[in-house]
Amino acid sequence: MTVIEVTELRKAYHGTPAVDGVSFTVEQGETFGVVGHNGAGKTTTVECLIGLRRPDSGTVRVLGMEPARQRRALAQRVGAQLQESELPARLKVAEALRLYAAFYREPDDWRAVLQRWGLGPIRGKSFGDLSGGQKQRLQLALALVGRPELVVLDELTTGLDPVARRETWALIGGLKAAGTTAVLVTHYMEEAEALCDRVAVFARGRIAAVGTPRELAERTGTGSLEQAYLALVESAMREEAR
Ligand SMILES: Nc1ncnc2c1ncn2[C@@H]1O[C@H](COP(=O)(O)OP(=O)(O)OP(=O)(O)O)[C@@H](O)[C@H]1O
Repeated sequence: MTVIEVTELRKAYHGTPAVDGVSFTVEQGETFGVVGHNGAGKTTTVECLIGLRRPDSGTVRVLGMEPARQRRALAQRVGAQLQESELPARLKVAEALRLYAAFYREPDDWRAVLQRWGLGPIRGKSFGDLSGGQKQRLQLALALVGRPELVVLDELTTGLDPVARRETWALIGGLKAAGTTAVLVTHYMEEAEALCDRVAVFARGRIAAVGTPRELAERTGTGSLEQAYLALVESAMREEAR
């Protein structure tokens, strides 16, 4: 089953294209990576997937719905962790999880989520007093407490220490084993290689290439996703300079 279908998506800010004709599909159970240089259009694209932004043109279908029109219905089935999302400073970790769980029709047991994500020891801490990594971890737990069919994770492990990053990878691996579809925006090629079935390389508002990490390495005649990424982005930049 196709969970995400994006066709010729375009979105401009004040007349400048941020996403300029992007098409891709994501199948159920896939972990789909979105990588690309700063300003390549990744966040704008994922914001269109969850209905936070309305496309200028093109179509976006997520779980058979049109996100810009059916944002509320979609929110019951999609969990999202976005860059720099904030919570009220005084809200405590356990309260946040309980509150989010109440929003969903069939949530996970929020106490179990608290333990699974290693938040037990800081359950009584206020959001405003958490470290960057702790905030990140809480945001992830909040994205998952509704037992979503699809999770959209923008810069999942940015700011996490190496141990926390590996732990997060293991938890994402667990999601995959449970059949949850995931879209993962990341700047870490090692992370995309470890977690993603397929990766889309964004450059200048378009997709320069999409495929498994191995396919991308083969297609570019390089030995790794990181080298493939550099080759693809450099070539897109060279075209722009022409
Ligand atoms: N709200 C906005 N208003 C105006 N321009 C915006 C807005 N949001 C994004 N842009 C511009 O659109 C382009 C794409 O931004 P976007 O955030 O989608 O890129 P990104 O690939 O997620 O980048 P990064 O890796 O830096 O997070 C950039 O040039 C950015 O400056």
